[in-house]
Amino acid sequence: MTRIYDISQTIRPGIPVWPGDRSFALNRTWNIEPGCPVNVSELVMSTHTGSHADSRLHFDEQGVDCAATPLDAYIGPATLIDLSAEVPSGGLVEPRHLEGKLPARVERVLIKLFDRFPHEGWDPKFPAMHPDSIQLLADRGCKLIGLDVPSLDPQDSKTLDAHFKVDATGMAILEGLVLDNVPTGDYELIALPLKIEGADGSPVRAVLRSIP
Ligand SMILES: N[C@@H](CC(=O)c1ccccc1NC=O)C(=O)O
Ligand SMILES: [Zn+2]
Ligand SMILES: [Zn+2]
Repeated sequence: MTRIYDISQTIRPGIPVWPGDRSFALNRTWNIEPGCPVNVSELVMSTHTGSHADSRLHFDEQGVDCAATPLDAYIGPATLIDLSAEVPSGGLVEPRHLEGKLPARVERVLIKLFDRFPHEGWDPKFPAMHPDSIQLLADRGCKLIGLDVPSLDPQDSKTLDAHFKVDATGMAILEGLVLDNVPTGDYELIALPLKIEGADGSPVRAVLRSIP
């Protein structure tokens, strides 16, 4: 039997967001009451809330938005590896961390970096990716990288070296995935960004389906 692992954060009031970014709110526009048969709400949120995809527009003014982002990278075989014991807080994933854990060819890689996902707070020292590791993934045929941490680059990065390396190699990006409670190994990933014109990122409902 196939099993579905939900690897999405629950989007909710108080969900941790990038320091200074808009906090999440769900506001009722209409309530069920005499004369009104429905509840309807508006969403207020950053495009980088929770488990999300970055479009190229996030770090390249000429890059495509979410509506124009090709979807093939976001559906298909994915390998989950766990580097949470290898890469320290504030550290970078280096090629030596990946070499022993990766198959020779890999289409999509999900990397667990948090020991336990910080659902209730923001960890400013989250580990991130060395750009050479992005190149190594690209050399092995990788078209999507997914992380549990909120960004490929460290929080204080002004140069976004890993993001730009991803751009140069044509990879897709998922961030803020919840990779606790999923065994390492091979799955089918499904995590589609919403078709929002002008959006530099989009929340996704990310799932891993076990391979029968
Ligand atoms: N690079 C991060 C997000 C990011 O950098 C960010 C997100 C929201 C508000 C400000 C941000 N960066 C500011 O320098 C990401 O890829 O999601
Ligand atoms: Zn992002
Ligand atoms: Zn990013």
